[in-house]
Amino acid sequence: MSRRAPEPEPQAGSGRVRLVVANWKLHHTHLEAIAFLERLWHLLDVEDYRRAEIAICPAFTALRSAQLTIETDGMPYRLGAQDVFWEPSGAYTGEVSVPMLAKLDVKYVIVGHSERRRLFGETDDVVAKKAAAVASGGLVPIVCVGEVAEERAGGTTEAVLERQLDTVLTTYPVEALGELVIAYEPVWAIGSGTPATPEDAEHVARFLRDRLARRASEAVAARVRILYGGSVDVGNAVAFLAQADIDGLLVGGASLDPERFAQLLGGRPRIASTS
Ligand SMILES: O=C[C@H](O)COP(=O)(O)O
Repeated sequence: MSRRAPEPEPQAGSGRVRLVVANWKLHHTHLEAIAFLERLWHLLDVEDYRRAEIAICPAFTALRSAQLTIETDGMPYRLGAQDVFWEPSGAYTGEVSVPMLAKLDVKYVIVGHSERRRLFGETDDVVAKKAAAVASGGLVPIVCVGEVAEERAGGTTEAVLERQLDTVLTTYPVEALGELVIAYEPVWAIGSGTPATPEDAEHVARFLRDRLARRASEAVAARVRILYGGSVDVGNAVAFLAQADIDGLLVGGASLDPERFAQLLGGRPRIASTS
């Protein structure tokens, strides 16, 4: 089915375009990815695409199939990867590089997801290297930051976020700063069914934007998109998107099923009702 979808519109107040990202993690084969995309394309209205840019981040093995499906049907979905290595090529068995992703029309790359940090030992420095490599290669990193439950209980959330963000900013190409996407994902909220409150998430998003203003510039802070992630679902998406400094969502579990994800994107009450 071929039809034309409109470009997503900037939000009235901020001028930033909302971004909703599906992070499939270790789910969906390439065949399942094709079926998902065809179903989502069937479920969403043309008007749904005005409200937000939609990015799908499948496993590496599904990127090529997703690219062809999106291209063949003229779907308005952006393609994202869940990780990347910072070197463009070389003797790095098992790794995937930014130029390889670029050839697949990948626009976004998630870096520093808490699962990469916790399960695969990624440090702030590693995350910073990946983010810089993505931006230098002309792609857009979605840099994940967030505190674990103990840090939250100990009152060190802001210090943790500051450290994670500042490390990235230290080596990030200045000319690409405005395109940067930051995802605030409190680690205790991921997959737990207990999201942050929209007010708490907004407080953190504001904190991150203020930090960007101090470390980069007001202009950069006004352009950078800040997403919330952690147990986002149909029932709470609108409340997060209604916050002034939250420009989108990073969705895990609720992005795996096309019906559920479509409802989150366009379901009632619709995202449009927040602006
Ligand atoms: O990248 C997505 C986040 O880790 C959130 O996952 P979740 O929506 O399953 O809580």
